[in-house]
Amino acid sequence: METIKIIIAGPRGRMGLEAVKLVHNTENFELAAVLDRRNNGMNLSGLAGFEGMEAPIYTDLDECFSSVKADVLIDLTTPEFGMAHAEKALEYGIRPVVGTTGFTNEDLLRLESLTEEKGLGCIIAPNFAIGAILMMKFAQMAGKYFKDIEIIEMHHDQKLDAPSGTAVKTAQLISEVREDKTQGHPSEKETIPGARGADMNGMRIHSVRLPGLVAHQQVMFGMEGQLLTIRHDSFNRASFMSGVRLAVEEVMKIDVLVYGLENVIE
Ligand SMILES: NC(=O)C1=CN([C@@H]2O[C@H](COP(=O)(O)OP(=O)(O)OC[C@H]3O[C@@H](n4cnc5c(N)ncnc54)[C@H](O)[C@@H]3O)[C@@H](O)[C@H]2O)C=CC1
Ligand SMILES: O=C(O)C1=N[C@H](C(=O)O)C[C@H](O)C1
Repeated sequence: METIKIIIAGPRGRMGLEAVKLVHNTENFELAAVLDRRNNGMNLSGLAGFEGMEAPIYTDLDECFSSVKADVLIDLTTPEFGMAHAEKALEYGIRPVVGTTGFTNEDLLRLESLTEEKGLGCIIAPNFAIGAILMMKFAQMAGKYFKDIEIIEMHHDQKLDAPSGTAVKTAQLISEVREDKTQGHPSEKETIPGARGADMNGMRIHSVRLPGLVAHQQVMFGMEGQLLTIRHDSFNRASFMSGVRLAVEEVMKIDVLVYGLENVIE
C-alpha cells in the first residue's frame, strides 16, 4: 500500500485534533505538515495534546504547499478560509478533502472547474459520519412520497454556519426527487421573523444551537394521519473519522469534484 502524505488545516480544532490522531494511527497515512493560525516554524509534537505526533507547523499557505511534498489536504477550518485553502491546494497539485461547511453554490462551482482544469480529485463532504450519510439517503427516499418536510438540525453553540452543511445537503438531495412546494397555510405570517425557519424550495430548515450538543439532525415528514421521522446523532467527533479515512483514500483515485460522500459509498 502506498503511503498518502497529508497536510491538515485546523489541527487544533475539535475536528482537526481527531483527524491528526486518525492520520497518526493509520498505517499508510503520513502527516506531512499542518496549517495553523499560529506556532509557525514549531513542531506539532511540541504542543500540549500532540506529544509524539511529529509534523512541521506552517501559518503561510504558499510556504507550506511549496515546501512540503503532499498528496492530500484535509481542511477542517472555517468557511472563510476553507475555500482559499482548497483552491490553493489544487494549484499546488494537492487533492483537497474538505470537511469545512458553509460554502456557497458559487464556491462549489469554482472548485469544480478548478478540479477539472487541474485534473485532480477533490472531495467536499458536508458530513463524514456513515450514519448521517444514510440518514440523508433515507430522507431522499422518503422525499419521493412525502412532500411536506421540516429539517431540524441541532449543534453545539460554537458552530459558525447555519444552517449546517448537512441540512443544506439533505434539502438538496430531497429537492432532486420532490417537486417544489410551499408548505404550511398559504396565508401564514411570522409574527417573529424566522419563526418558520429557512426556506429551501418550500421545505423548512430549523437550526438549534445549544451547549452540550455535538451534531444531530432529524428530518420530519408529515402526511394526513402520519409522521415519519428520520434522525441521526453524532455524540463525538470520532464518529466522523472513518469517513475522513474513506475520503482520503477515494480522493487519490478520482480526477473530479465529488460533493457528498453518498457518491462514494456503495
Ligand atoms: N464534514 C463533517 O463531517 C464535519 C464538518 N465539520 C466542520 O468542520 C469545520 C471545523 O469544525 P470544528 O473542528 O468543530 O471547529 P473548531 O472551531 O473547533 O476548529 C477550527 C480550527 O480551524 C482553525 N483555523 C481557522 N482559520 C484557520 C486558518 N486560516 N488556517 C489554519 N487554521 C485555521 C482554528 O484555529 C481552529 O483550530 C466547521 O466548518 C464544521 O462545520 C465539523 C464536524 C464534522
Ligand atoms: O460544525 C459541526 O459540528 C458539524 N458540521 C457539519 C455540518 O455543518 O453539517 C457536520 C456535522 O453536522 C458537524
